[in-house]
Parts: sequence; C-alpha cells; structure tokens
Amino acid sequence: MAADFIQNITTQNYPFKNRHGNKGIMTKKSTPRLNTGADEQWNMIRAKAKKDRNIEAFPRAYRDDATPYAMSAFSPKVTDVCSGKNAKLTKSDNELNISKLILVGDVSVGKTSLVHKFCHDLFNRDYKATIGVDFEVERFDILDIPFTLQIWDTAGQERFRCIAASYYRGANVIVVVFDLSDLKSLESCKRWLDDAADGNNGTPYVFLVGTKRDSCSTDSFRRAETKAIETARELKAEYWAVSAKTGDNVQELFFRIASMAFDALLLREIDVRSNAPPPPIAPSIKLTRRKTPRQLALRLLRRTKCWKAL
Ligand SMILES: Nc1nc2c(ncn2[C@@H]2O[C@H](COP(=O)(O)OP(=O)(O)OP(=O)(O)O)[C@@H](O)[C@H]2O)c(=O)[nH]1
Repeated sequence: MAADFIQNITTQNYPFKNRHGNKGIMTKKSTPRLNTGADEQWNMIRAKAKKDRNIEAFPRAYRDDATPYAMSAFSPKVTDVCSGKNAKLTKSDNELNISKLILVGDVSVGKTSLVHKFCHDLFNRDYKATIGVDFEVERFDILDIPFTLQIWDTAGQERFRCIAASYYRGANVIVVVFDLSDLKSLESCKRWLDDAADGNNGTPYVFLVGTKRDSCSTDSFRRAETKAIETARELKAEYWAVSAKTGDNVQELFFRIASMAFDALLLREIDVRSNAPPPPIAPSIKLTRRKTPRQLALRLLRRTKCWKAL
C-alpha cells in the first residue's frame, strides 16, 4: 500500500515529503509519514533554492578522460530560453522542472553518507543500514530557473533489493556507488547498473562514484582510480572520486548532475513545444467610436425604415 502510494507519486513526479522530519519510507532515520498533504508537497516544490544552490555556469566533469558526456556548457537552446529569447517557452513555464536520481551500490559503500553530506552538510561515522529506500528533495536555481532534484537513496542489503528495485522506474540519473577502499564493491557495479537500467525506458545519465577517498593512501587511491576508470568506460558512465567525510567533490558532483539533468529536461520540453501546433489566433477586435444619442436614434430609425419621415 505504502509502496503503491509512493510509486504513484513518483510517476507523477511529485515529491511526497519534506526534508525537515518527514523522511523516506521505511527509513532507518525517521518514522514513516506518508500522508503529507498536497499543499505541503506543493510548497516543497515551490520552496526557494538555498543561496548556495545557484548554478550559473556548467560544472566540469571530475576528469575529462573519464566521462562519455562531452558537455561543458548549457545547450544554446536552453540558454536562449533561460534568457527569455525563446518566446515559445518562457521562464514562468518552468516552475515545475523535476528530475529523478537514484543511488545504487553494495551495502555500506557510503550512499546515505554522500546524500547527507550534500543535503544537510552532515557526516555520521556510525553505520545504520538503509531499510528499503530513503528520499530527499533538493531545490536549485539554474540559470535563474527553479529546478528540483528528487534523490532516492536505495538499500544495498540483498534482502531489500526487491523493494529498492521498485523505485528505479523513471530515473533520469543513475548513480552507481562503490567504496574506493574496497575494490570488491567495484566488481558489483555492473550488476547494480543492469538492475537499475532494466526498469528504465529512457536513456538516463550514468555516474560511477567512488566514495571514502579520505581513507585511501596515495598509492591505493591511484590503483583504485585506474580500475574505476576502466569500469566507468565499460559502463559508459562518468567517474567521480568523493569523500563524504571531508566533503571533497560532493557539491561538485551534485551540481554537475543537476546541470546535466536540467539541460536534458529543458531540451526535451523545447522539442515538444516546437513540434506542437501553433496556438489558434484570437479573432481580431474592431475598435469603433462610441455613438452619440443622436447617431443611435438615427440608426434605429433607419433600421425601422422611418428615417425618410425625418
Ligand atoms: N572515512 C569515510 N567513511 C565513510 C564515508 N562515507 C561513508 N562512510 C562510512 O561508511 C559507513 C557506511 O555508510 P552509509 O552511508 O550508511 O552506507 P550505505 O551505502 O548507505 O549503506 P546501506 O544503507 O547499507 O546501503 C558509515 O560508517 C559511514 O560513516 C567517507 O567518505 N569516508
């Protein structure tokens, strides 16, 4: 029942709770609360982005040689729309730009820590397993246009795999997470991606993210990174190395993800609009002068054919 409710919300692209207490379903960190009112959901979408969530320039990849996405700027069509040059799609049309991101990966690789570091600037050294899925909403202003990223943090434990898999549908971005200090977790990434991509009809952006950068020595990090870049090429994914403990590259990663998802979303919208038939032209209105009482009387008489009598 709960799963149906949330999946339904997801497919409609409406988040169902805010991040100040009402957190994800069956979550380890909070009591489930699923009956959040529509008004609250709506307010959450429309809430203003924090000051440090403004994106003006397209963020760079972590390494230019470890990404299949050669994007280094917003598409010209998108910048035209955002600067108001494209009349077909104005800023006010873009109040509800929402994309869905899912995080998958082995147990304890640091998925929840990564999300928490970005959304709340918190890091917890204690491990508490995610049960099912956890959910966050982050608001951005990209090129002055509101954009919302739904972040679905799924459980790595095998026994929750089925529950987690039911949330993969409709993802615009898939983030496959592994632990840089435990390369066994890198080996499972292909399986996680296959599972996550299975329930998706579109072509989501794929990221391969190595966590716990802080707990690697220089040598072990270099070895891990070489292997990770090979895997990223196989998976056709963009590779990043981050640390939730120190915050290294965490904001950069999410800003890059948000910008790519935003660009793709607006391009799709522009395409749909430009192929739509033009709106019907409103009938032209004839402006006439107001008649004087004498003119009105004459017109009436003429109509009743009595005017000759005048
Ligand atoms: N040193 C260090 N430890 C980290 C980092 N990220 C996570 N951890 C630790 O790794 C453990 C697991 O982190 P989680 O974020 O709960 O892992 P998870 O992938 O969400 O695990 P599941 O919910 O079971 O799928 C915790 O003890 C964290 O404190 C990091 O960047 N550096």
